[in-house]
Amino acid sequence: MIRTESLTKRFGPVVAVDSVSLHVREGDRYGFLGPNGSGKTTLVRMLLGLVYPTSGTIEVMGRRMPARAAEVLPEVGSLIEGPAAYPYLSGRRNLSLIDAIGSRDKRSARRARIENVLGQVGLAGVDERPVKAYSLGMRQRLGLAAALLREPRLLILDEPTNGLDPQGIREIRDLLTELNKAGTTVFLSSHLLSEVEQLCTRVGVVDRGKLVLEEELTALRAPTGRILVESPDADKITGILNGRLVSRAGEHIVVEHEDAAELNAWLVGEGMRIASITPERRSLEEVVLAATGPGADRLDR
Ligand SMILES: Nc1ncnc2c1ncn2[C@@H]1O[C@H](COP(=O)(O)OP(=O)(O)OP(=O)(O)O)[C@@H](O)[C@H]1O
Repeated sequence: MIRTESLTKRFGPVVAVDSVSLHVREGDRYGFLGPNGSGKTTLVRMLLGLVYPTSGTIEVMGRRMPARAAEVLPEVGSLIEGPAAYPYLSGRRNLSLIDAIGSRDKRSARRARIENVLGQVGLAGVDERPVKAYSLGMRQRLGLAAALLREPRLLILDEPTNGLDPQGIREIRDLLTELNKAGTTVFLSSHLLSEVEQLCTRVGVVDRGKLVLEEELTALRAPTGRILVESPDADKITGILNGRLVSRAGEHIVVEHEDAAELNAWLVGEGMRIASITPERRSLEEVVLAATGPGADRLDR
């Protein structure tokens, strides 16, 4: 869906995007993760033909950007920092102006489409107040509604949950998951580890303009070969583990073992009571820190 090769953007002496080769496949929910100032917005703008690369290439849906922008952009829904709107008009009116561009549909069909996207982003009941009176979160939702008007195959979103409260973040997450299940590929940038961890299937990590990691989330979070056991019989368990014990804190034990079910059966067979047992997995935070080094503590959880 998106492929860049050695994509680079310099602003004078600043290398904002540094030889990035990333690959977003059809059906992905791709999280482009990096701290503030790491080049995410610049890359998103390049994908949409709003900033010209210094060097390297971009393909969106198999076509070169920005050369084929006129064909590509009608199939892409996008939301970039500070979505633009006419401040003195209502959200509905703004959407209806955007929707009217190039549309030959009847007024009633257009009106239904606008109500539908307003509902999707949680603005169904919005009144006629002008956009200048909207909160940041409402503007963000309106921007997303505009991105959905053409039922795009690909959504490119720059920090889509910026300015939203936890409830709003969850609603947008649910909406993006739903759209993705219905076939839309989602590419979003974020500086929030937890957001990417909860929403995405694939992650690209950018640090100071460079892509330092690109992987499926399930692969990144594969079991580590250790099992976490919680038991009121922790004392007895540590006594019978024979060198397989990694660490212990109170009732919590870490055991070197590949198979939680097998370990559980054995411990129960030995008469141990097990409160919980689960394979250990690295968190995305640990993976990202390992890939980026100390600078990544600038990433927000
Ligand atoms: N038009 C510009 N002129 C000069 N420098 C720029 C320009 N746009 C971005 N930069 C610089 O490029 C670097 C990357 O910026 P960018 O906005 O792409 O990062 P970001 O990861 O999106 O950050 P944020 O999350 O804060 O938006 C920064 O050092 C920024 O100052």
